[in-house]
Amino acid sequence: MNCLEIHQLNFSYPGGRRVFRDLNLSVQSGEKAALTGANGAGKSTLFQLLTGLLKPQSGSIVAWGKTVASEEEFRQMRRRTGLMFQDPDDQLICPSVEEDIAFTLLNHGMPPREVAGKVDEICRKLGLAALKTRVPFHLSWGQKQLVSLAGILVTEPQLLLLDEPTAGADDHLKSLMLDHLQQFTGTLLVSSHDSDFLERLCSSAYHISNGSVMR
Ligand SMILES: Nc1ncnc2c1ncn2[C@@H]1O[C@H](COP(=O)(O)OP(=O)(O)OP(=O)(O)O)[C@@H](O)[C@H]1O
Repeated sequence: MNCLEIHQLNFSYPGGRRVFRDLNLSVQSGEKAALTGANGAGKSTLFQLLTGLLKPQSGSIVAWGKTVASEEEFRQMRRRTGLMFQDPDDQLICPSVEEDIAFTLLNHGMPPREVAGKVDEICRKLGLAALKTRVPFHLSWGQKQLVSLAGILVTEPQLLLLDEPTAGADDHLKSLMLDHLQQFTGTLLVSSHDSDFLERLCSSAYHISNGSVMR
C-alpha cells in the first residue's frame, strides 16, 4: 500500500513563478525515500503542500488511501505525520526544551503524567536530558535540530517528513540522527543535499527538476 500519492499537482506562489507542473509521486508505506533537487527546486514547498500548510492550484494528495483536501482531513493527517522544518527556529516555540517536546502530545490530549514519561524517555535516548530546562532559543543550531527531532519522534508518527535535517550538523549529530532514523519503522521522506547521509538512510530517491519528480 502507498502511504502517500500525489497526482498532477500544480503550484505557484502568489505572484511567483510556477514551482510544480503536473507533479506525480508515490511513496510506499515503510519506504525510506530521499528527496533531492537543486536549491529552489521546491523540496520545502512540497513538504508544506503535503501537510496542508500551502494549497495547490490543482491536483490531489492521497495519504493512506484517502484523499486529503479539506482542512479537517489535513488536520487528521498531521496527527499521524511529523514535519521537521529546515529552520529549527520555525519549529521551537516554547520557553523550555521539555515544554517544546511535550507540546504536541499535550495538544493531542495525552495526560500530562504520561507525556512527562515520554519526554523523559526521548530526552534520554537523544542525549537531551541535560538540556530539558534550557530556553530553546538560546541553544546551538545543532541542539535546536535535535530538540526539533525529539518533539517529532515523541509523537510516534507514521510518516516523517524531514526538510534538510543535517544542514549545519556536525558528524556526531549526523550519526546520532542516523541511528534513530534507521530504527524508524514508518514511512520517511527526507530532503537533503548530504548524499552520504541519504545513501546511509534511504533505499529510494526522488529528484525534483523543472517542477516534476524523476525517480
Ligand atoms: N513564500 C514564498 N513566496 C514566493 N516564492 C517562494 C516562497 N517560498 C519559496 N519560494 C520560491 O519557490 C521555489 C522553491 O523554493 P523551496 O524553498 O521549496 O526550494 P528547496 O528545494 O527547498 O530549496 P533549498 O534546497 O535551497 O532549501 C524557489 O524559487 C523559491 O524562491
